[in-house]
Amino acid sequence: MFRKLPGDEARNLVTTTPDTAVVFRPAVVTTPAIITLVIWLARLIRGLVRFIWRHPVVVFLLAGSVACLHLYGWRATLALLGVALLASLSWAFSDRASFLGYVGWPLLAFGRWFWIYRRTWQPVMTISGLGRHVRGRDYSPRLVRVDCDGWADRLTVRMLNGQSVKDWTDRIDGLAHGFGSLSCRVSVASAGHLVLTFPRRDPLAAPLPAVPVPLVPTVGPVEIGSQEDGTPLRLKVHGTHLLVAGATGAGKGSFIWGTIRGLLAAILAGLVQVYALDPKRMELSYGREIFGRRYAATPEKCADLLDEAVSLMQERADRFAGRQRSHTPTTADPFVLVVVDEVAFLTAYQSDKGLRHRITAALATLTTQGRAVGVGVLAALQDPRKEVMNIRNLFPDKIALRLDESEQVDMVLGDGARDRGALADHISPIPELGAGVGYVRLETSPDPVRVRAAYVSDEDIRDMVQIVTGAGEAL
Ligand SMILES: Nc1ncnc2c1ncn2[C@@H]1O[C@H](COP(=O)(O)OP(=O)(O)OP(=O)(O)O)[C@@H](O)[C@H]1O
Repeated sequence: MFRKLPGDEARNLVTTTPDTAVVFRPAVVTTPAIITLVIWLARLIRGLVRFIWRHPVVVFLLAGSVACLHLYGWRATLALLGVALLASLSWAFSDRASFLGYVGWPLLAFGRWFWIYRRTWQPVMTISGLGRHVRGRDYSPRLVRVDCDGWADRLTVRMLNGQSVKDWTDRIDGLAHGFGSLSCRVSVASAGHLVLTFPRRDPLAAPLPAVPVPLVPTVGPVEIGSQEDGTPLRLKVHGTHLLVAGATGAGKGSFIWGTIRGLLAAILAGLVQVYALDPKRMELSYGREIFGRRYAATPEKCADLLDEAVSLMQERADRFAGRQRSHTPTTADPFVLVVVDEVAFLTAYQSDKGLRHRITAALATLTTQGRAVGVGVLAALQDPRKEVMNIRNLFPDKIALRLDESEQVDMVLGDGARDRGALADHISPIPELGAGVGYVRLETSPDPVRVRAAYVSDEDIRDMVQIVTGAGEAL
């Protein structure tokens, strides 16, 4: 035993049991039973109120059935439940959306909370390392609520004090598999609260047919496909620049042609002009009649066309200076969309140094100064490395289609995008399953959204050419 008395010199003392831990007897303050009972009661009431607030449909059904059983007996209760079931069925058939919103999804959310999340919450938190064991006590993040819709479960979670979003984004794989889902997205709901999204099915698993050509000219967000939650994918092109990156066969063409298709009525109305740069001569050449003289394939012609767009942009900027700060498309000043298929052919892979510098400078000028005066760039790219595309950060909105390596995801969408669930490197290389599927990260939102562009087939492009040439002849 190691004992040191006041005044003793520690170095002259000898201990025979040096490993003995010093154990203190904790001070025990006896709490009166009434206080313990009051605390328990308060917790019980708080839990009940919370349960009623979160699961009103279930509480209503249970309380109603119990009351009916007590007042009128089991026969009347069964009859009432039968009537309620019939009424629900007729509601579901006559107005499916409101039935699902008020009854269907809340019931499903209760079922999934009860059977899956409530039961597996603690083990998943502990094993994934999100729970903590401090001084003999277990601390676990709190599952605040579960919401369901047609394709996913959304869990609102209260993080432990001191946890960061990164603690969660680093564990999305464990969370997804722990709760029986294929993927998990993490987004911030408020200070200390996160929303975890677990898809139950994939609404983007099958190819989508091309969106019909709009009848009304529109330069606003153009519908080109579908988002993961089933809502239309509307891409903003006017007032931004877009970079679409994806490996070969990822479906970049669908995004390019889908956008042109969505703008076709505006092109015919003279509100939009498309400058098409097609150095691969494979993609845009198929519908080159749509672009008229604003089509270029050789690097020299591409550079000339880009310089033309830059001159137009600068002329507009001079005219707008001091008069207007944003652009409204008119026939006199249409929105100019510069579409570049495989931009690396014109920048990184261009052997003529002078031409390469000229093209890169023109693209940088357009992407830095174009959006306020109605000039936008939509560029497609296979390899997103900085050496290949050193101006990729000048594009405010980015789309990552199927990529070969996980590191490329953040190169395209920005830091932390893959951690937040943009698994572009997991998209299937089988065209039916994965072509046109990608993650969109907009300037306005850090959360990547999974989308699929509708497939614009060669026949659809031929139809578009016919519409344009037919309109030209009719004039
Ligand atoms: N949205 C889509 N839905 C379903 N299938 C698609 C879609 N887009 C493309 N595909 C299929 O994938 C194939 C490759 O598409 P696409 O040529 O657009 O890819 P890409 O990314 O432009 O490739 P590359 O860089 O080699 O030109 C198409 O021939 C088509 O069969």
